[in-house]
Formats: sequence, structure tokens, C-alpha cells
Amino acid sequence: NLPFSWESLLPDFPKGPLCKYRKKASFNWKEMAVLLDGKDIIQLKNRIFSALESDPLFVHHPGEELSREKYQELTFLRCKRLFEYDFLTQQEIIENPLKIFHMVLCIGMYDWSPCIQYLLHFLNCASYLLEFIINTPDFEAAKFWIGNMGKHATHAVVYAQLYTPDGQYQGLHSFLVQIRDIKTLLPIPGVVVGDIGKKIGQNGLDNGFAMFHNVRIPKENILNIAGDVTAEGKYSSSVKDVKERFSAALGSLSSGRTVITAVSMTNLKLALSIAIRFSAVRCQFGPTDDEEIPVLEYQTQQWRLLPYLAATYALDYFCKSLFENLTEFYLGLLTKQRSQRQADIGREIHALCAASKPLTSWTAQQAAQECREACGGHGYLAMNRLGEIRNDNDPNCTYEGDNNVLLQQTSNYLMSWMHCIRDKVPFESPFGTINVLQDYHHILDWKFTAMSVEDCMDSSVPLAAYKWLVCYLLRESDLKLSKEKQSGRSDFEAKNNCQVYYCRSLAIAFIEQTVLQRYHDYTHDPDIPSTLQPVLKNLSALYGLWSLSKHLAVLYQGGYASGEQAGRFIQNAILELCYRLKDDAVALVDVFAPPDFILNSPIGKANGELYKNIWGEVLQGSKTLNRPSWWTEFCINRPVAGRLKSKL
Ligand SMILES: CC(C)(COP(=O)(O)OP(=O)(O)OC[C@H]1O[C@@H](n2cnc3c(N)ncnc32)[C@H](O)[C@@H]1OP(=O)(O)O)[C@@H](O)C(=O)NCCC(=O)NCCSC(=O)/C=C/CCCCCCCCCCCCC(=O)O
Ligand SMILES: Cc1cc2nc3c(=O)[nH]c(=O)nc-3n(C[C@H](O)[C@H](O)[C@H](O)COP(=O)(O)OP(=O)(O)OC[C@H]3O[C@@H](n4cnc5c(N)ncnc54)[C@H](O)[C@@H]3O)c2cc1C
Repeated sequence: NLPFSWESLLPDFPKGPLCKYRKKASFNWKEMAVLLDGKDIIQLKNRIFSALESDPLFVHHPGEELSREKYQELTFLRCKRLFEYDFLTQQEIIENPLKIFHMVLCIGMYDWSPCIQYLLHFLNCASYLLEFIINTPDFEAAKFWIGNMGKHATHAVVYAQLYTPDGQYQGLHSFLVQIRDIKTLLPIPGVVVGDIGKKIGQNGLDNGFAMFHNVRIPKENILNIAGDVTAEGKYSSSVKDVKERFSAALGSLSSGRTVITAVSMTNLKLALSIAIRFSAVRCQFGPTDDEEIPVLEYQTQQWRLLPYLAATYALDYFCKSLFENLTEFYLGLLTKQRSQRQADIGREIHALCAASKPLTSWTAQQAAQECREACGGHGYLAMNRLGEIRNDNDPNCTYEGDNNVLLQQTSNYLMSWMHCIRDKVPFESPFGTINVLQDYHHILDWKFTAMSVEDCMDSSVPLAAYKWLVCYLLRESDLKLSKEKQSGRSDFEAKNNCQVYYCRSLAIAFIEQTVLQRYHDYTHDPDIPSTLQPVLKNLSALYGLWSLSKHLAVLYQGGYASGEQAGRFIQNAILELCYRLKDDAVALVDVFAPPDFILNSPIGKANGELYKNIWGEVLQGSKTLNRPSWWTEFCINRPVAGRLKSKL
């Protein structure tokens, strides 16, 4: 019973082999799309997708190998065009900042290279408006990997150690430094700048290096987030402590990590759209010799893909909520809030995104590989895009902070609450993500109590287990750290020896619990339409149980679970949920899959005409039917076997 306007916003899919599954779905995919995104966002997505589809600059080149140079040029032209489209007015952004988030992800669904190039220009121009001298002390201190710097950036935001004329060290600060002439693109005197070479993915985007030798920049070019310097060279800062200034200087990294969390989640959407549509139409083997069934009917295929589908829904919700948290933080910064709450928000967001980036980028990396294999040989064909998705997702695990290093930031934050727990001092965090620790002592006594598989079919079961897991890992990490220190290890060594199985696991369990808590609350909200709630609850339960199943050893080790049944119930519940969700799977990807032009994968097309789509693409290759240019080497210049064999 959707109003007519919804129908025009979300046109029906073409008829074809996927209809069989679409008819079996327990819910209406359009109603779900409207619930998750709302009319405004769907309109924005349509606007962006159709602009790209109708623009000749964005046309795909099937069967054509672009050189890196050409791809970089095309990426730059596309980036310029994105500025020309200017998809969002300032007013729209102010009214709903979430639109920026959706705009970025829509462009990224097409190709991450122009998207990230655009974003780096857009954010650096938008968010940053002495007479300092910039120097690179040695080769190891060179700036390396910098996005857009390889070929074309004219200005860079450079993080550098600040020394004032009195010789005092003032900590890390950021400066706007011109690196190339804006008319000629030649380097500014004193700057050595260049391209770092081919990468595993995202090759449309140029990444560069730079070294500075006595490069003078105007005094105004200090980006005075944490401090400023007067004309007389005197340093001033509202933040007195160097360490706090360091945090403030790094604070801006939280926005990058939040965006990367969403970029990775979007890669999950792309990979799953392809793999699930493929699995629903690709038939192999069957109960009888003359009946082949779609590979989606196999338990293994369901178990390999559907938990990632559930993860996509849970992480999609989490990303939006994290972006809202970040918006609140930036509103505080813009209105120059100096309250304790503002500082606490900064710390909590830092802890959240330092773990959500690892969780989401790793999940997407594993999913992309699983989807690639789940599509068999066709998954390995470059035109089907799973390799590109996997390789373009890969650096999400590294940039804006290596995942393993970042997890330490989250566990540090969690460990910092131990003194409140020990001293029984009341505490809470602005977004409530650590409030679970208020019941730490009580939760540590909890046990797994489900008596049947059916009992486990709601996300409240894995959620309770996660709360225990977080408290348990916090206790164990804290004990381990104390033991290390007591045995005479330095702070550095002690901390280092507490990472594997302790702090690292703690940070992962914490973020999984937080994602699940938010998604559980959302899916169990009485305002969710009753037509959609059952499938959403199944997704929440599957995400929770599947994630939890990776921690089974610790649940037993710490005494939360005992006996054979607990593990068996969890495993059987996962399989049962996969089975229940398999008929909804196609409709669930229809909700988030971009149009065919954007998805750009013959096996992932919405019509499900697998073979027609592959053949259509194969035959478009300009040289598909040609004999090779080196055909004479095969037919005429035949090798004389053994001609070069040593006679000695
Ligand atoms: C902090 C480190 C991990 C470790 O340093 P260390 O010296 O050990 O410091 P600590 O003692 O642990 O911490 C000191 C205190 O500071 C607090 N802290 C640290 N970070 C933050 C933060 N972000 N916010 C708030 N507070 C912070 C910390 O909690 C401590 O406080 P306390 O003592 O506990 O109270 C450090 O090594 C580190 O951060 N390393 C990672 C470095 C990094 O991330 N580099 C990024 C380089 S830029 C990059 O990679 C760019 C890639 C471009 C690709 C982008 C693609 C996606 C699109 C995104 C678009 C976003 C655009 C953003 C623009 C841009 O980045 O240029
Ligand atoms: C595609 C791409 C684009 C980038 N763009 C930019 C950009 O625009 N601007 C910019 O400034 N930077 C950029 N970077 C650099 C990026 O920020 C860094 O690569 C990233 O922060 C990781 O640092 P690193 O490379 O020095 O790794 P390293 O710190 O050398 O890490 C190497 C390994 O050692 C491990 N390790 C390091 N320290 C510890 C520790 N304390 N405990 C345990 N293990 C540890 C890490 O887990 C990692 O596996 C980009 C990188 C990539 C790949």
C-alpha cells in the first residue's frame, strides 16, 4: 500500500530469473528501502546515480585496459565534474548533514578513486580556511602515501612538529603548505614531490611523496586547531598540556575513520549484491540427475554469505548512528563548546571509530573474498568487479591508522575506566557505549542460560553474552597488565605483552557489542512496521550469533558457557537463521543494490539473466574475436625443441 510517489522513486526490477526469489520474500523491498533511508535520501541517491549514468565522462569501458596514466587522467576529469555537479547545496547539508555521507557513498559505489580524490579535495578545502619554515629532517621523515599528491595537488595539509623562535617544542600542529605552482603544476622551490607508483587498488587516485627544504609559508597557514603563534613568535593555546594538544591535533582523524567505516560497509553492499544475485540464479547439481538447484539452496552457500548480509544491515545502521554522533561533536566544535561533555564526546568517538574502522574494513575484506569464491570462476572474471571491490577495500585496513594499531586506542580507552570500576565511582559516557561497564561486577557472574535452539533465535541472547565477554576481557586485560608490571616490565613492554588475546580481543568484542546493541535496539523498536520487523529481527539475531561464534573458546574458557549444548545451540541457531533468511536474501540486496550501471557487474545485474549478461559483456571487448598481434610467433616462428640446450 505504498503511495504512488514511492513507486516512482523505486521502480520495479525487470522480469527475469530472479523473480522466483523476489516472489518468495516475506516483505516488500520498497517499504524496507523507505524505512531505512527515507524519501529525501532515496531522491538524492537517484539524482546522483542518474547524473553519473547519463554523463559520457562516466561511461564504462568494458573490455578495455586503461593504463595507469589514462586512468588517473580520467579520474581527475571525473573529480572535476563532481565539483561541477555540486550535488548538495550548503542549505541541504545544514538541514541534513547525513546527506554528505550518502552522497559520498553513492559516488564511491561507482568507483572509489574519483570519490576519494573528490572527498580529499572537498574536505581539505572546506574544513581548512607565521612565518613558518617547513623542513623534512631526513629521508625517513618524508611524507609518503599522500592522496592526490602524486600528480596534481597544489597544497597539502602537513602535520609537523612546531618549534617556536625561543627554541621551545610545542607539539604536533598542522599547516597549509603550497607544494606546486597553481598555473604550471611544477613544484614550489624547496619541495620535492612525486608519485609513489602503482598500488594494489585505487589506481585512479594518485598518491605521492613530498620532502621540504626550508620552505617558507605565511604565518596564517597554521591550522590553529590546537594553538597559534603571534606575529612576535609567541605561542598561545587554550589547551595547556602538550599531550592534550596532541589529541586535539589528531581529533580530525576521527572523521576520516568514520567515513572509512562507511566506505567499507558500502563495499559489503556491492559484493553481496553481486554474490547473492548470482547465487540465486546459478544452478549446480541437485537431488536428482535432471534437476539442478540454485547454489543459494545449499547450506554451505547460505552460511558463507548470509551472515555477511546480516552484518551489512547491522553495520549500515551503525554507520548512520556513528555519523550522527560525529555531527554532534562537530556542532560542538563549531559553536566552540569547551564543556566536559564535548571533551568526553571526542574521546568516545575516537574510541568508537578506532575500532569500527577495523571491524568494518576487515569484515568487508573477508566478505569480498568469500563473495568472490562464492561466485566460482565467474567471481574471478575482472568484469564482475569482485576483485576490484576487494582490492579497493584493502587499504581501508591501513590508511587513517593501521587497524591493529588503532584497536589499541580503543582498549586504552576501555582500560581507562577500570579505576572507576575498582573505586566504585559512578561513571557514564555521552553516547552510553561504556555504560555496560556500570554493572561490571554483576555481569561477570552471568551464564549462558538458553535451553534450546529456539531460545537463541533473538539477538538478546548474543547481546547478553557480549556484555559478559567485554567485562571478562576487560578484567583479564587489566589483570595481565598488572602482572606484567609486577614482574618488573616497563610500561611499554607490559602494554605490548597485553595485546594478543587480551586488549586486542577486548577492543573487538567491545565494538561488536556496541554495533549489536544499537542494531538490537533498533530492530526491537515497537515503531518498526510489523511487516518488516520479523526479517529485521532475524538479521539482528544472525549478526549477533555469527559474530559471537568466533569467541566461543573464550566463552567456555571464562566459564560463561559450559557443556556441549551451548555451542551446539549457537551453531544450529545460525544455520536455522540462514535457512529462514535465504528466501528473503534477494529482496534484502534489492533494498541497497545500486542501479546496474553503478554496480557494473554482469553477474550482479537486477534482471538475473546471468549468461546473457556475461556474453553481452564478453562480446563488447574490442579484441575478443581477434587473433593475437603475435600470431606469427605461434604459427610461423616455431621453436626448435632443445636448440638452446647446453652442449657441455
Ligand atoms: C594515536 C596513535 C595511534 C598512537 O600514538 P601515541 O603516541 O602512542 O599516542 P597515545 O598515547 O596512544 O595517544 C595520546 C592521546 O591522544 C589521544 N588521541 C589519539 N588520537 C586521537 C583522536 N583521533 N582523537 C582524540 N584523541 C586522540 C589518545 O586517546 C591519548 O589520550 P589519553 O592520553 O588516553 O587521554 C597514532 O600513532 C595514530 O593516530 N596513528 C595513526 C596515524 C594516522 O591515522 N594517520 C593518518 C594519515 S592520513 C591518511 O591515512 C589519509 C588517507 C586518505 C584516504 C582516505 C580515504 C577515505 C576517505 C576519508 C576522507 C576523510 C578525509 C580526511 C582528510 C585527511 O585525513 O587528510
Ligand atoms: C592507499 C593509501 C593512502 C594513504 N593516504 C595517505 C594520505 O593521504 N595522507 C597520509 O598522511 N597518509 C596516507 N597513507 C598512510 C597511512 O596513513 C599509513 O600507511 C598508516 O597510518 C599505517 O602506517 P604505516 O604505513 O607507517 O605502517 P607501520 O606503522 O609501519 O605498520 C606496519 C605494521 O606494523 C604493525 N605495527 C606498527 N606499530 C605497532 C604497534 N605499536 N604494535 C603492534 N603492531 C604495530 C602494524 O600493525 C602494521 O601491520 C595512506 C596509505 C595508503 C595505503
